[in-house]
Amino acid sequence: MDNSIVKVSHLSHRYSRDWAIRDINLEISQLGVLGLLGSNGAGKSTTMNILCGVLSQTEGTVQIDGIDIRKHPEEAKMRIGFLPQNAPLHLDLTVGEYLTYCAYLRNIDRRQVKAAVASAMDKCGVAHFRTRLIKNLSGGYRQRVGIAQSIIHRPKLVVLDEPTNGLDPNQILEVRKLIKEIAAERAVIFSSHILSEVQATCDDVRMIEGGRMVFADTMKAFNNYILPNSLRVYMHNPPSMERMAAIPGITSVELLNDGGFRMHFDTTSLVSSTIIQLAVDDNWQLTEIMLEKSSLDEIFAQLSNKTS
Ligand SMILES: Nc1ncnc2c1ncn2[C@@H]1O[C@H](COP(=O)(O)OP(=O)(O)OP(=O)(O)O)[C@@H](O)[C@H]1O
Repeated sequence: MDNSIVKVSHLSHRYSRDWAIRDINLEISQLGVLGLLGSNGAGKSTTMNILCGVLSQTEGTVQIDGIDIRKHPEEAKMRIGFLPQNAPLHLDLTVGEYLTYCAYLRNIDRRQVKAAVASAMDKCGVAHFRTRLIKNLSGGYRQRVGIAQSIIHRPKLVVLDEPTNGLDPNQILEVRKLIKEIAAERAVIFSSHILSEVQATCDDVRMIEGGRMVFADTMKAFNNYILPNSLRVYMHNPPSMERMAAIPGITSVELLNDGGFRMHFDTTSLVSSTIIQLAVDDNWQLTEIMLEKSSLDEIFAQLSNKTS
């Protein structure tokens, strides 16, 4: 039996002539946080809007808990909570009033509204602000209220669009913690264009670039994939480029504008200790050696090339 919480198959969408997303496949059948990573314009919002039933796809299918969102939108949407990038808050309502309003919008039985509001407020740590106007809350607490509205109807899937954007470092840590707590009971999809945000929060990662899925695996596999594979090396008495290129594990060497060298290595070898040892033995007068981290743009480029 298919027990997927979300199943997206061959999803493609075009707004006009060009495809915004093409052949996106995604399946979630367990709790936890899945990160949707991609640069601006990659296709994250298009994918999430289709997933939440806000946009109707050109091709492909989306099933939420086995229900086709196009054929049975109301039933499918009952199982989804959504926090868009700009949280749909009513600033002149109190936290309690706003969440009560959301509970009614979500068609929660009148007799259960009070309990549903209390439970969402407790879960998101905003119960003590029940009577405070939303406009008088800090950014972090507003975001908590936004998350509370997304879980008020106890959905199986929660979709959060860049939920930590614009928060200060402490608020980011608190919201990340809350997201992980929420994900203990339901599947969460979390989109971001910030790699470290996804690394800190997600169990699995899907990367979209140019409308195509370029990576789909666990966060651990992703972190292994993006291990550095180049070193920057500075020496007062460098050997020839040929000598450097002949170091076991080094695949190529470039001369940098600042007089240093970039040495590419195959990721399996422990080449830095070899370089240090050779520098001592042959008096290269090593002054600096550092691993270069790939930027997100470079990772996107690497992954895109790999899949094209
Ligand atoms: N309403 C629209 N009409 C036409 N083109 C659109 C529309 N919305 C998005 N696009 C295009 O579709 C592509 C994917 O955009 P989308 O908003 O899904 O990307 P994104 O990854 O969410 O980016 P961002 O982080 O900037 O929101 C882009 O080329 C964008 O210009």
